[in-house]
Amino acid sequence: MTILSLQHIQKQYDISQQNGFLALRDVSFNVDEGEYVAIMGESGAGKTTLLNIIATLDNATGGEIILNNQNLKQLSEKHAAQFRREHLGFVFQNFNLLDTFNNEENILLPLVLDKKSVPDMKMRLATLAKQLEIEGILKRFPYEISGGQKQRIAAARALITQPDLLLADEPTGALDSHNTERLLTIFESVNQQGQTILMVTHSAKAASHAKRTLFIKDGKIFHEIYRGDQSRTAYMSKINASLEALSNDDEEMMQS
Ligand SMILES: Nc1ncnc2c1ncn2[C@@H]1O[C@H](COP(=O)(O)OP(=O)(O)OP(=O)(O)O)[C@@H](O)[C@H]1O
Repeated sequence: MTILSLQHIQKQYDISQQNGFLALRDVSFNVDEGEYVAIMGESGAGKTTLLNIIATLDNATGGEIILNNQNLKQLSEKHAAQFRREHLGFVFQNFNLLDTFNNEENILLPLVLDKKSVPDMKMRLATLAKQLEIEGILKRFPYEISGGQKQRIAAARALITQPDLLLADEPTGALDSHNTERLLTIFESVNQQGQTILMVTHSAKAASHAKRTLFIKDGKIFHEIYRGDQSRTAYMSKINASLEALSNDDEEMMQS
């Protein structure tokens, strides 16, 4: 079943000005329930713009986007906030944890906002804390833990609402290689349990954990590849070859 559908999405910044900038020209793709999709492209290609539009944090200036049967254009600002809380989870490069709350409170915050029952919250937290190996740091504050631990707390916060779609923007960008591998393993296992994931990344290693990679260039989808039953190493080589072709404008290679 399709969970996210983008049809001819366009984003023009500074639309009222003569020198308005077209960050997204014509982006169309679907994401099915249970998929794990990576989005790659050079700096300035439009990846974050695209993610912000899917996240209902920004509006497209053209095209249609349907998430979980909801046309995002028809959401008022107030309903967009509720829709985000109910349907989306976010993981960012810089964690975005609140230093005034301890780690457990950071994770539970979305459930508190949704007025969920305390036993329900504790049960979900216990399961996630075990899976993400954060049980020992729940009572500490974000400023008392490492970057890798912060990102696992942020992942728990994103997953605790059981979102229809997990959106991640460069989630491994601030992590060392050990913690990158740990987070990617967590993403892969929650995906195997059914979590749909859309992740923007510059890292071929991170993308090689996903099942499909979309390459964006000049505000358009240029190419896409599927992992299929390839090994991660073989798939990563394909991703790197695609990135090289992308930067060399090699359309022939892209079609092969
Ligand atoms: N608020 C804005 N106003 C005007 N132009 C913007 C705005 N935000 C982004 N842009 C431009 O839109 C284009 C796409 O930006 P975006 O941040 O989506 O790229 P990106 O692919 O995520 O880049 P990076 O990998 O460096 O994060 C860039 O040329 C950028 O300068």
